[in-house]
Amino acid sequence: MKNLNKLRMFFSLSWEISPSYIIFLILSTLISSGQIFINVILPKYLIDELMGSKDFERLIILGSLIILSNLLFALLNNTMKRIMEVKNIYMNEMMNKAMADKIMNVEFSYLENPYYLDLKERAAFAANNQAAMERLIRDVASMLKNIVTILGLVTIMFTLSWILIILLSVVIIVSILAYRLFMNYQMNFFQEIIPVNRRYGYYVNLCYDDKLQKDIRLYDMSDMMTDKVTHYNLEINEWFSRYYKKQGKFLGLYGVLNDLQGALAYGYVGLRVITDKLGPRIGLGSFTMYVNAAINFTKATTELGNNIVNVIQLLGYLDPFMEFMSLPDEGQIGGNVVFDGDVESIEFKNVSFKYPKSDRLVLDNVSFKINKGEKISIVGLNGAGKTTLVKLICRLYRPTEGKILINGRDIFEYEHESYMKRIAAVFQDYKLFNFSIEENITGKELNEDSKKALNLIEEVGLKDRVESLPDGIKSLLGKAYDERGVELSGGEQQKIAIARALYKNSSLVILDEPTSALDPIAEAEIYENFNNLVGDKTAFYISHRMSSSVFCDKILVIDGGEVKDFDTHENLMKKEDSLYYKLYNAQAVNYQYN
Ligand SMILES: Nc1ncnc2c1ncn2[C@@H]1O[C@H](COP(=O)(O)OP(=O)(O)OP(=O)(O)O)[C@@H](O)[C@H]1O
Repeated sequence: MKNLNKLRMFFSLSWEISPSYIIFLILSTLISSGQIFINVILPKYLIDELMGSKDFERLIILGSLIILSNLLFALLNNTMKRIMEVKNIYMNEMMNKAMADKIMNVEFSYLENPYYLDLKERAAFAANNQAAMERLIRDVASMLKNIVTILGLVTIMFTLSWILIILLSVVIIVSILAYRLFMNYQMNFFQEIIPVNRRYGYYVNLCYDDKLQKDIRLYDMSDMMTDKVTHYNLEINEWFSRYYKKQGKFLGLYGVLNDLQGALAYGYVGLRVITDKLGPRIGLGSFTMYVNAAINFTKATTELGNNIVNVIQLLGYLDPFMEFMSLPDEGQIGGNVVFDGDVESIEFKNVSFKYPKSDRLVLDNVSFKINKGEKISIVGLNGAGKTTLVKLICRLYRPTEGKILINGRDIFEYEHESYMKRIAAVFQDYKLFNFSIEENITGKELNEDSKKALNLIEEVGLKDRVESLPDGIKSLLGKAYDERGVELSGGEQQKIAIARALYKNSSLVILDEPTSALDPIAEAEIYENFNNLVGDKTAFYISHRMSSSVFCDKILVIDGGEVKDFDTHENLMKKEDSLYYKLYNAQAVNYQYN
């Protein structure tokens, strides 16, 4: 039942993606069964006619019927095969797209949880490396075809005797059991080899990655890399050599059992032609029909058994995929309250937080409140919990305890899309894409507001640089897929990331180390301009450059996950034993001449 449920879920996903695919699948199944029947039944009449009255006209009609029906079925089968080949590729791509959509929409916390990260890897592995989806669909189609074929052939064979059906069934069952044993071995093999493959893939990708080549050269790591690749390559080869030995033995046994089925069919039906000891004697026409029926029955039954084993095995492969696809989307979490208007206030009420699968409190009973338009600097030592705090505001995680209120309401009561529209953030590990500068800033291919993007480019101090590019704001970032793409410096990229955050029509801006790559002049300009840039938006600003705090209304000092202070720069500088005072002076001292 569990497998049936999985199968149902898989096919409803397939139906959602392409109903015509399922319809064509059933049609192609019926057509290939049809051809088998024609070739089992019609030759009997032709041979009976040849052995009996030899009526020329009837012989011509029967012969033509066999040829024409085969031509027609061959045409239909080939057409269907071509259609299904194209559709299979489409389905595979769409399943991959479904997975990509899921990754982009799933509740974010899953993507930093080791269990779900592994699940994602296994799901992608099953989908891509084993072609499991395509094989599952093909096997289910083949299952349908074989069921229809077997039902028809059993009806024909029953008119001769049930003994042959029993004899064949016994050998078939042995074949299926052997097949199942081998498939189990194969499934375990491919599961066990995943970690080895993953490590091998990791090192191969390191060798390919152009971004790592500087470090590899500078630290003379190429020998170590190739040694690792060779090591895992040899390990994989050993695994596969064991696998192919087992496969050879299995294929040998399988071949013998297949021949035995043929021998039984010819032997039993042949005996019925030459003797009446097992039942009434039959003619040559019937001999052809029954042998054909028995051989096709054997083929269809063995195939059906194999299909069932394959489907069960493939459902096992696809388990991670199904599990991943059924995780809740971000859009599904949160309430229905549409976030209208601006952020008027943000309040942390006794918020504590542990990362998934961790027992350590990263934030401990954090409480503070800020109002609309305030610029807040968050400072603290490495690992204090600053980024975690702003991730919670972005709803990337739920607090373990306590609540975050915006405009007096728990942030999880807001409907997801309208909430996310109100927030813009530049994280330390922000990413730009190989799109145009404009697309990176606006996040859209069409209907972007170019004027606004250009204004922001000017405000973050990138106007001259962008104007000097051959395609201006339309220039592609990076050369990944276009030679005309431009490579920007780290600081220039950071400015684009800031422009992207400011382009968004949000009323809360979060900047986590946004100036770490900027030169001192650019940094000073951003600070001076900061209030201009951010305007009347509420802003959180995380930086280890203490001078940035001076421009903020208040400073939130975090130490070991706790709020140590929450006050203005002036007031905090009066507390000489405070962490803030120490941090500020530790840096200020380096800027004093003599
Ligand atoms: N995804 C995660 N899973 C588990 N622990 C995490 C995760 N992200 C961060 N941590 C841990 O939480 C703690 C706080 O990290 P956080 O990034 O919030 O610190 P931070 O104050 O921003 O540090 P920094 O100044 O170095 O950027 C750290 O000890 C870190 O190891």
